[in-house]
Amino acid sequence: MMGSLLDHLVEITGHRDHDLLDISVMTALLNMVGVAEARVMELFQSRGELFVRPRVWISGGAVQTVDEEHTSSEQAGEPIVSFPGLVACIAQRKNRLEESTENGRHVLWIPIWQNDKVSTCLEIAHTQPFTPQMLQVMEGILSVYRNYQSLLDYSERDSLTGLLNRKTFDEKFARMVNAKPSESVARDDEDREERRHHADVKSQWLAVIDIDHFKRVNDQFGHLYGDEVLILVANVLRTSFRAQDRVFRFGGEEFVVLLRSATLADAQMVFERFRTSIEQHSFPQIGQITVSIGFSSISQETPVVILGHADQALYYAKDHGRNQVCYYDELLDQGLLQVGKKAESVEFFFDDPADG
Ligand SMILES: Nc1nc2c(ncn2[C@@H]2O[C@H](COP(=O)(O)OP(=O)(O)OP(=O)(O)O)[C@@H](O)[C@H]2O)c(=O)[nH]1
Repeated sequence: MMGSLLDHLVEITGHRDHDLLDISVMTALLNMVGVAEARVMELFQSRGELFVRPRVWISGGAVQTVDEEHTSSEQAGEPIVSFPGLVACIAQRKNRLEESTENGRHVLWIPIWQNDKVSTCLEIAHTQPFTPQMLQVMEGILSVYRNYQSLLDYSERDSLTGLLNRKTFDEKFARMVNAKPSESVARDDEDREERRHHADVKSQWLAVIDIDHFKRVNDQFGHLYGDEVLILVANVLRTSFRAQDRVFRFGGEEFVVLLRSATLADAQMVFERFRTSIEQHSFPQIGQITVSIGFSSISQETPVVILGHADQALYYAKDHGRNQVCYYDELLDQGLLQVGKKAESVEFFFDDPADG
């Protein structure tokens, strides 16, 4: 028992990735406590409402994990109100709450508190009431999990806005681009031509968002106000996109959004909606600010090329009046941009094969 516990602890603490950490915790619960069903759930806000979605779960004696590229609508999230036990547990600021369901199952809700916030919780179900010994072993496993969770969050997020940081973007984006091509992604230029004529084809999009004349905010009001604007813009970003999308602070006053599974029209609509939300937001003391957005489709090109496309579109938007959304392919079609002209302002941290 002790040897096995230590093996699991070594396994849990060996990971630098949320998914792998979740998987090893689920495996430890399965093997050490013998729970039949358990899920690691993520809490997130989307368009002002709180949702819950499973990240990793035990089913049929095996650990399963969500396939981010092919998320079903159920995996994409359910409103938190569908889980009254969890809502009660969080409202009462408890570390765990046990409820028995109508069909005789016993469900344990375990929010992972970080300071006074919860972004992850566990749902553990059993056919019998949980014994004190089970609870004790689970508590041991979960203390290690809690500590590692906060260490990981610290390394993945930007400390000012709480958004995912540049390092996390580089990792996630490279993984997304290198993933097996899904049917919605064009495979070569011919497909790409084809896709342009099918406006309803779902694809992935990358947008680079930059606050206009941000230097003036700092110069006129000071850095503290500048920081406040960054935090407020990050909050608007958080509530403007869907659960399966990802928002990053890229550095300075630049943000990046990965939009999953959307048609070109959807992508245009959501980026435009975000631009308008910022334009209409009243920033304390400062008043109005605007953002420029450049976006491109996530094709089979390398990450550095895709990012370069979005960046070229962003700089086109900046050069042509700011406060607007520009789409790389459209600028290309209209002859307003040329292929291969690299935007000079972006630093690439990826390996560019073209550079040898
Ligand atoms: N307050 C604050 N300012 C930052 C931070 N990071 C970068 N900046 C500032 O952001 C400003 C960026 O300015 P520029 O890149 O010249 O661009 P801009 O003034 O936004 O103008 P355009 O992008 O051309 O519309 C600089 O003044 C930086 O000092 C930060 O974390 N906090």
